[in-house]
Amino acid sequence: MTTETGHRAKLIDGKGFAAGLRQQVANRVAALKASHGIVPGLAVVLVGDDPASEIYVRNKGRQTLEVGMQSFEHRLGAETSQQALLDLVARLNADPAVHGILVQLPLPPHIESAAVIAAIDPAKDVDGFHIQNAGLLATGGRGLVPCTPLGCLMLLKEELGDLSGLDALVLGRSNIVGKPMAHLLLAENCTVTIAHSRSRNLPDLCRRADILVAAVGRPQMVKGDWIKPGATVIDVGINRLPAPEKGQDKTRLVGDVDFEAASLKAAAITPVPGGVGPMTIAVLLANSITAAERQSARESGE
Ligand SMILES: Nc1nc2c(c(=O)[nH]1)N[C@@H](CN(C=O)c1ccc(C(=O)N[C@@H](CCC(=O)O)C(=O)O)cc1)CN2
Repeated sequence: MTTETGHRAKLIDGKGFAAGLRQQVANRVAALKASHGIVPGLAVVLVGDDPASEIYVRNKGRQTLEVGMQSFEHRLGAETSQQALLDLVARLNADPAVHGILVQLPLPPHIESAAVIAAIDPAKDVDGFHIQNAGLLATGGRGLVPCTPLGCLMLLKEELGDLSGLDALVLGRSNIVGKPMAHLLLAENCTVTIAHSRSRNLPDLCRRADILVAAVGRPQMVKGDWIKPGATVIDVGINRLPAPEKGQDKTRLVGDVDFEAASLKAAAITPVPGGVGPMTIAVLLANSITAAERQSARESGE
């Protein structure tokens, strides 16, 4: 489908960009081994049997090994107590072979995610969710930055170059994506608005945005006529919808943006799948080598 003028947005290739980023990580891993004899290690903890989390954790383990790092996978039953999980985090904090720790979310409902995140050594918090890292991001310090928003920023800078002065709308206010995304865009001198499901005049807010980052978790909520002509659209949503046309019980992935309609207005847009998703794991690997480099520099007094 095209408009009368035949305009269609450029596709932002997150999958391709992520492959390039993983190659850069592999080079940094090799350099750290050569210079300090250190093999960076990433520990990933999965509690329970959520099928999507299972796939993400498996992919994290595989890609960790592919870039030359050590992978430590910890799979715990859904009935694991919060204390048992905190004990494991304490052991990983103390383990010198582990430079990065990630606890896969969501956790089962009886475990308080905030307590678990707070227990992770901020220097090993490669998810960037610890309050110390969140505070550093908010105040312009040098911490570890949440993977998905950092991946979105990388794609935006690759696409647009300097972001100074652009109007950015972040749709969604989660601690994992919306809030850190807003801080990253602010640090790039954008004029940032954070909107959410209770915001009034959402379509009008979106129509003002040169950059629209959609992270609300509602399938195809952002309509085509909400997009400013020529905008850059970053779709963080990963929603699975039934797809009976593909067969019984089959599903398809859609984002938070009506991709077809938005493509007729935007200058550039991330697809789902193949846009932001692959960046999340590539940035996790980048954060892990960054954490290992900083820990090794601190230990050797560099
Ligand atoms: N501790 C964390 N938990 C979760 C995070 C996180 O960053 N840290 N993010 C998400 C899940 N996630 C990684 O953990 C993740 C999501 C999506 C993808 C991805 O590659 N998506 C593909 C489609 C995959 C599919 O077919 O389902 C894409 O969009 O192309 C990677 C990682 C929640 N939990």
